[in-house]
Amino acid sequence: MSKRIRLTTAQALVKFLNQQFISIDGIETPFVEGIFHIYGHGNVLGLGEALENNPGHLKSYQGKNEQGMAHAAIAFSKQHLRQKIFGVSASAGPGSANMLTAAGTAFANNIPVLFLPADTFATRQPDPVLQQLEHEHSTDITTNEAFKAVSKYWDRIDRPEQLMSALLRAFEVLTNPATTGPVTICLPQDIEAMAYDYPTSFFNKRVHYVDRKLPTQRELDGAISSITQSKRPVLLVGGGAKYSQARDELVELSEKANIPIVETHAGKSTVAFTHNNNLGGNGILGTSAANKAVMNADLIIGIGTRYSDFTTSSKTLFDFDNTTFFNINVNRGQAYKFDGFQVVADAKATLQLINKHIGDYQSSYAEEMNALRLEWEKERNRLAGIEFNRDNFTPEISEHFSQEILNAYADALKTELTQTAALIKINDIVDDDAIVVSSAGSLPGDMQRLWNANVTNTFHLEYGYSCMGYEIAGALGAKLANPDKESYAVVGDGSFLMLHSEIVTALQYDKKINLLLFNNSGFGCINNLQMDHGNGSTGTEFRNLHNEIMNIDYSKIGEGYGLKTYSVNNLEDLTTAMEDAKKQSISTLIEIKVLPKTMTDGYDGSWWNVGVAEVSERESVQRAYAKTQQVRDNARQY
Ligand SMILES: Cc1ncc(C[n+]2csc(CCOP(=O)(O)OP(=O)(O)O)c2C)c(N)n1
Ligand SMILES: O=C1C[C@@H](O)[C@H](O)[C@@H](O)C1=O
Ligand SMILES: [Mg+2]
Repeated sequence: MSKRIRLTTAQALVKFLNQQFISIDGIETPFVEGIFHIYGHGNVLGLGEALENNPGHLKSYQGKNEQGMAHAAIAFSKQHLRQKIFGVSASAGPGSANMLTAAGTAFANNIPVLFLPADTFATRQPDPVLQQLEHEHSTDITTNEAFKAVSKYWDRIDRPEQLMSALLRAFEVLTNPATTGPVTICLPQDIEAMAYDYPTSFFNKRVHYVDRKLPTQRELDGAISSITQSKRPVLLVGGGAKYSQARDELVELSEKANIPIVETHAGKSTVAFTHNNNLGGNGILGTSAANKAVMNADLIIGIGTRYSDFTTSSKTLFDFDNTTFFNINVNRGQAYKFDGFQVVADAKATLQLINKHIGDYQSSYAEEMNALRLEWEKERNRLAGIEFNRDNFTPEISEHFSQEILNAYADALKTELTQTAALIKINDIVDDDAIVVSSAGSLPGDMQRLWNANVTNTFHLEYGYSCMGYEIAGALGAKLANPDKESYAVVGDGSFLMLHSEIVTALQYDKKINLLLFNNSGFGCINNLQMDHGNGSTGTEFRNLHNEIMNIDYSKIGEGYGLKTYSVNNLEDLTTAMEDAKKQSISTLIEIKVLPKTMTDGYDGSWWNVGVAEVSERESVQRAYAKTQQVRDNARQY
């Protein structure tokens, strides 16, 4: 009989987590950094006991909101390029349900996180327990069934010995770049605390090897011939390229064959913007330069991209009749997109081989890339210099608010600052190696267009789920991953209101984060979307019952938490605050009061397919519907 050790299920889980390692390019590191937790009766006596008494190398952090702490875990893993994770533990019922949104966020972004929701009694003896749902048709369903929809692997441990097969599957999924994402292991509170004689071999050190999958000869030949037959190829860099750390190979190919680079939200900052061939973010929120290149391409080399609607402008950005696709992706399903030539392999390894075999192929771009970049630079400078005036101001998002309404905002918020000018100024001031985190609202659009990321892996956008409330927790996760760098949350007032409680966690554990809070008193981007499609402005501005624009003092809120705070309404004060914030050792909040409608607008190619009302009493909505329908008719259908 093999040697055994008697442990509770939770103790066995903690012991196992300590023994998981990942090996990439010959470098072996522990895979699990620690556990974020909010204890309740469902986990404090099981997992809580195990972590208190024998945590091993696992670090424990007390979260403040389950969604927030799980967002921090996502950001930590994303910033670590998926090579290190956190587990997140919540109590049964509402605590676990609070993590569902974050599991969706991890899923949409393919980020590994180990979700450990507590569950109701497996023995069902004290049925129904507090926070248990009593279904009429089944006693087998708990809140945690909902995680099935947002997990790459889901399991429930109804007996202690099930833990073994569950964890082996879980860690295969978590460490496999083709399938990685959130994994959920539900832990009924009685089973967490129940003991079992586990074979000691289960706790041996396990190394998960992430070998770089090479393309086959057929794939490589096809890739080379796709490129050499094209005249105007474009390298479309997605998150997969960043996670594969393919920067050097992308630069080499781009330089030697003279191929422009464009980036998705997840791919941005794989190659720094300082590189002359980098034309920036593309798609709905793209730069004029990137979109022009893509629209005129005859080959898109999609590297680690899911081709989301924001990347493809809802399948309208490419000249589908004249453009072919060749996709490098570790995930076969992703490589199939747009009937592309499929290379199911690691991005870095594939690009290395392409570079070796491409010969002296040259695209036909000549000076064009430089011209596109210069044109964009000029446009960006224009956006940096936009100044409000009270007489005849035309904001970037024009024809929505009258001068009178804009003046009312200027009065209520006591500001004349425009969002584009503020964001570009911030870009000028932050350290090149600082990490900027954003996810929802109008800011991801401005970031995708305007933010020049000068150092690899400093641009951290969660734009798979675009989950409001990710930003601040995300800045904490990024700080935990890169403790020596400044970490900034670029967050709208709406997102701030939705979720900011991990501020307290950052203060508690002395992890400095900086919040750049853009206060435009409303759900600005949704207001734009609504008004762009012929509607009024109902429900998206922050106005009270008397229709007065609300002016919330966010810097006071930050002060209450113990942050060093600033409130600014002009570029000079913004500069002073940013410089001062850098000198602080505690976390900071800069409230930046900006006027609505002063974010960037779209450039050619940035159309978004959204559900416009087919019938309406409003003529403006009817017109918007007709216009939408026209573009829809020309969009690629699959
Ligand atoms: C959790 C969540 N709820 C709702 C949405 C839909 N949504 C996207 S942006 C937005 C408003 C964002 O407002 P704010 O953060 O102030 O940014 P702004 O657009 O004003 O810059 C809403 C409601 C979302 N993305 N995430
Ligand atoms: O509905 C949305 C509109 C986008 O502009 C925004 O960035 C995103 O957060 C969203 O959910
Ligand atoms: Mg807002």
